[in-house]
Amino acid sequence: CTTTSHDDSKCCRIPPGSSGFPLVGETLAFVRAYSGTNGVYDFVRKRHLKYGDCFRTNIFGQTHVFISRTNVAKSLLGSESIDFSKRYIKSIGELLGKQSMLCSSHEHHAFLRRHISNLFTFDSLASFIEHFDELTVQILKQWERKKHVVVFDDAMKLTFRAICKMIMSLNEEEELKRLQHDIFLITEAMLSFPLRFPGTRFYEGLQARKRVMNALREKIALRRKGFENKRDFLQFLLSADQSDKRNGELLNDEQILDNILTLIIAGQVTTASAITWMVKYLDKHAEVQDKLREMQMDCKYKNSDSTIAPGTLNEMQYASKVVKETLRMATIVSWFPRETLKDCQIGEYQIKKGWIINVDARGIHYDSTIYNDPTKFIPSRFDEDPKSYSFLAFGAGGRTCLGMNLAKVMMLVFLHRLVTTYRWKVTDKDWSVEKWAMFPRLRNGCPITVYPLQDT
Ligand code: HEM
Repeated sequence: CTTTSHDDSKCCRIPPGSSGFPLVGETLAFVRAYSGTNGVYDFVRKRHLKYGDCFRTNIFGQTHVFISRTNVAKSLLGSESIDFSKRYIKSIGELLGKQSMLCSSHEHHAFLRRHISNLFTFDSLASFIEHFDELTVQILKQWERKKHVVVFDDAMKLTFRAICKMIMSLNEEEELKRLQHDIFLITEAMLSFPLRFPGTRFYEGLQARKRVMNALREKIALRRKGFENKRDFLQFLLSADQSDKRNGELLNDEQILDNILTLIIAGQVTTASAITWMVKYLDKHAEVQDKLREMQMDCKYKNSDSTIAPGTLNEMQYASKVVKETLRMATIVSWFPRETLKDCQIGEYQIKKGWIINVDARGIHYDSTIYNDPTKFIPSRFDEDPKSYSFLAFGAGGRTCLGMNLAKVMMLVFLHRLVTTYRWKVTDKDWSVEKWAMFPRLRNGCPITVYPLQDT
């Protein structure tokens, strides 16, 4: 048994680790890792090496336990046990909004998730694929002229535009630029100190949130007056709002607004980072890139004038394994925090009410008893399905990533178009990651030079 209510504390001990210095605990080491180019996970990795797959630390006055065991992942995430609740940083909650699904409590979360997941139907995914493919082809065409490209910058533009189009049919260039800049300010503010005076990152983030909310409110007003009628997520949420007033279970405007912002923020940087890592790994592993290109060239959608049909993606099996292996190695969300609501026992350890248990997904993805040669990029390892709870790129259980299929589609379509159009060379081989980033991403954004296939 991995998580049980704790009724006999004598039988077990607390996890190994250090509480650090009085008052500050190990906060300074944590902050140092965040502001370093190895990334914040370095803090966890070092302690994992020292203490093993379950250790305790103290950060910002709070006891944290990091654990990289699949059976614990299963019992904590699998059933979203009522003994644990999702933990989030208060300032992030303020930037995303009280109604954001990412920060909501257990019951409220179930209500929001039920509504929002209705948006991710097969039909909406199918029309998304077509649009994303067109956008990708457009952006890759520009690369031919530019020759030198920073992958992350264009991946951010691509994922942002695709998600905004799907949610609210945004196409207008100026409006997109303004919104992308404001979303950037909000994301930047997420890990800053919550100081609320002009000039601080947090303040600028809050101001940007106000502008985004105002713009979205105007959009809703136009839709309600019937001036705009589109087939997108926003329209769906509003029409459900109109037609189904009887069961009293509808999303109000604040819930719609906060969750539109949440979807953009949860989807843009994560997917853009994953795309960037994919380009980087494939540059390093020419044999994988060559094999992949050969397979994708056989695909009938190798010409940019025929759009990829949804069913075809299922046929891109090796490409799907490249996507999975990228997600395993990059582990964009390194750990999942959950707050313990009562004393309990995890494995052989005693856990106290109020402690934060972090399921260490990256630790699981790099565990050599689960994945052979875990530091090597080997897509064919996914010829067989991974063992239960050993692939956690999108989390698991009741909080599994809602945009999982969307993200996979974006990565697959991008990959297909890239390898059937260009060869590329990464021009700056540095593997440092961005300081203070919410998700691990390459600091240099992965600059490449591209060579059109017809020239090589
Ligand atoms: C490669 C890209 C992505 C990765 C690696 C990723 C990863 C994750 C992970 C690990 C979680 C669960 C966190 C936890 O349990 O604490 C999550 C949640 C979530 N993701 Fe993603 N995500 C990606 C793309 C997207 C996209 C494209 C969208 C939507 C446009 C999205 C929307 C969400 C939402 C709404 C949640 C919260 C779900 C809930 O709490 O019920 N994600 N994501």
